Amino acid sequence: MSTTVIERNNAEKGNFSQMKQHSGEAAKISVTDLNLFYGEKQALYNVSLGIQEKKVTALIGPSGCGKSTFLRTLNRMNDLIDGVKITGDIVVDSENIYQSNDVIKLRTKVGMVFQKPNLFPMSIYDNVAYGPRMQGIKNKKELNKIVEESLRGAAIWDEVKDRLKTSALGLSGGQQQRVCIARAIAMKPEIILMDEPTSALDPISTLKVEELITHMKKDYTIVIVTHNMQQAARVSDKTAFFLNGEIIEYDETDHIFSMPQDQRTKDYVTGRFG
Ligand SMILES: Nc1ncnc2c1ncn2[C@@H]1O[C@H](COP(=O)(O)OP(=O)(O)OP(=O)(O)O)[C@@H](O)[C@H]1O
Repeated sequence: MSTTVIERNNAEKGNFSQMKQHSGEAAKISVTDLNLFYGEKQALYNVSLGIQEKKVTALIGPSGCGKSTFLRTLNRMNDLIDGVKITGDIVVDSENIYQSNDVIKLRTKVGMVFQKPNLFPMSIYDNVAYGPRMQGIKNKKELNKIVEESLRGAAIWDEVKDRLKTSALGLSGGQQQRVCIARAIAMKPEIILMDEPTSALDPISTLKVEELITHMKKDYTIVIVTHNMQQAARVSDKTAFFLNGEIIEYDETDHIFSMPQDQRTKDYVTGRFG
């Protein structure tokens, strides 16, 4: 298995940092020289990394460093914001996503779970069936199967199977977040983006969602933004450390936490700033 080491000259800060990419393993998503501007303001600088299939990749870094912005580039959610300009390439399974016009297809393949549960004011069943129905699936049996499989996949079936027709908004925050994950799964995505999915949850619900993420990686490629270092260490295989819109270091999670190569990574993961 070959390992490519990309060295980047960080001229602005007058230093040199190394970013490892394990190119021998399958990259589901390849990002090359990605820059993103909100109007005049640049939020991402020459971001390059390969995200591996059926692994969990954590994005960490202090507030405002560009983690969510980067995450949203992976399913073109930033397209919805006025004045955004993006340069560089993002290739998902050999397709350059910014050269394709089929954003709906992309968002079916690359699902998303947000910071706060954002269920619709409708029943649990209808929330999960919403996407498949929009895709044209009308057959009741088929929908029942998708709803059950998705709720099982999100480890919430047993808790809701007797109340599928009741309002999803009557569930606890932690249950709602798992129904959001079920709603994402119902679209049969290959990649799931999670933007601080447990930040609004209590410790027990957080643990459940973390267990779920660990379980889900056998079927999905997961990219998660988190402010919680323990969470990144617990759930992820690879970790990218962002600072001021750049990737400072990207490596196996164990390495990032136990032997970071860059002093700034070390300072961040040991809690010296952030
Ligand atoms: N819609 C927007 N318009 C203009 N600037 C934005 C917009 N969204 C984010 N930014 C700016 O881009 C930079 C990166 O923001 P982003 O939300 O990606 O950071 P983050 O690392 O996810 O932060 P946090 O951890 O606080 O969520 C920040 O300076 C932010 O103010």
